[in-house]
Amino acid sequence: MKILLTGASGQVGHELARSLRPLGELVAPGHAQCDLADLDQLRAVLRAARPNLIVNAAAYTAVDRAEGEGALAMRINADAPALMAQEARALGAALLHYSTDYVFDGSSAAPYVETDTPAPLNVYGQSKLAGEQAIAAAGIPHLILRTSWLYGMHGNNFLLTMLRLARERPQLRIVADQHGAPTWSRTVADTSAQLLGLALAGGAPWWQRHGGLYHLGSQGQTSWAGFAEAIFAATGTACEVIPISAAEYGASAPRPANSRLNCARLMALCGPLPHWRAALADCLAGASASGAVGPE
Ligand SMILES: NC(=O)C1=CN([C@@H]2O[C@H](COP(=O)(O)OP(=O)(O)OC[C@H]3O[C@@H](n4cnc5c(N)ncnc54)[C@H](OP(=O)(O)O)[C@@H]3O)[C@@H](O)[C@H]2O)C=CC1
Ligand SMILES: Cc1cn([C@H]2C[C@H](O)[C@@H](COP(=O)(O)OP(=O)(O)O[C@H]3O[C@@H](C)C(=O)[C@@H](O)[C@H]3O)O2)c(=O)[nH]c1=O
Ligand SMILES: [Mg+2]
Repeated sequence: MKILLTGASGQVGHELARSLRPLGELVAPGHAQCDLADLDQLRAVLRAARPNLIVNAAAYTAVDRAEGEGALAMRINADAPALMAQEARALGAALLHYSTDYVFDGSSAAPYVETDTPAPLNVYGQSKLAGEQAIAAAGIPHLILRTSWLYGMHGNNFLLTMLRLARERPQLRIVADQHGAPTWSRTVADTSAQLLGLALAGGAPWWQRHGGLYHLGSQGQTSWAGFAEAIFAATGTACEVIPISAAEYGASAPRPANSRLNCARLMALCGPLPHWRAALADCLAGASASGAVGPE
């Protein structure tokens, strides 16, 4: 089993580089060796490596910047995954890909299920939806895992942003009218490895029966302001959270008010996913044991 992993320097990819290792031989070309914006280079890398499984954790994830870089976001988030699917078909390989809560417009009152109709509000969400659709149309064994509000001690994310800003300011104005489940990147990577373990044991019949689209996020829900408060409480950080509306914050990309994902389909296969507060505590406990965070 040869696995090709993209995006190994990102939040999820960093965790996958560890969690996928027991499953086979892992090759993880970086951005410079395998640029998803360069489709000729991507094709050449895939043809040279001849993996049995492609795990695509690379993406264009700068949500606000994407509003002004639509063509680049589409190439990386849609055209590159489409090419991966095409090459996977030629190689007889499977493809594991990630997508986002931002494919939805957030107007539903309930957590979203996989069969709900996507209607992205922003360019990033549009590009991610186009990537999903290209993979689903390719007729290859695949998994598309939609997750939300990722954080961890590695990479660019809301947890690290809050800890940094709290060192600079006594108060932070944080959006309180967008709701979702903060998800630890390690939860995504470990659950991905668990699913792939089942797939490798089950072979083609497993992919036919269980392949496709899954929602994968923490259980429970909060707002960004609630998440910030939990981060400060858990780390003993003295910073006041002032709840504001998304309209007051005025980000360039609109974001869904409801980002909640119903993960029942995945939990039926893999067992319960952690509550977001429990996962946050686990993440911070590991960081504090390593001296990365803690009260000053
Ligand atoms: N972050 C989040 O909150 C959420 C993310 N997702 C999805 O989860 C997946 C993983 O996201 P996450 O780990 O947060 O992403 P990160 O932004 O942390 O990392 C992105 C990775 O992609 C690489 N990358 C970016 N552009 C290119 C390129 N042109 N060619 C090759 N590699 C590239 C980066 O490498 P380098 O840094 O070297 O450029 C990095 O390794 C993505 O599909 C994302 O859409 C879904 C929901 C929430
Ligand atoms: C830094 C900051 C952000 N915010 C708000 C803006 C926004 O509504 C919300 C989150 O902002 P961020 O830019 O950290 O997060 P954002 O880039 O929107 O995060 C998204 O990333 C992509 C990749 C996804 O797929 C999504 O699931 C989601 O995690 O918090 C504040 O209210 N105050 C602040 O000081
Ligand atoms: Mg962001």
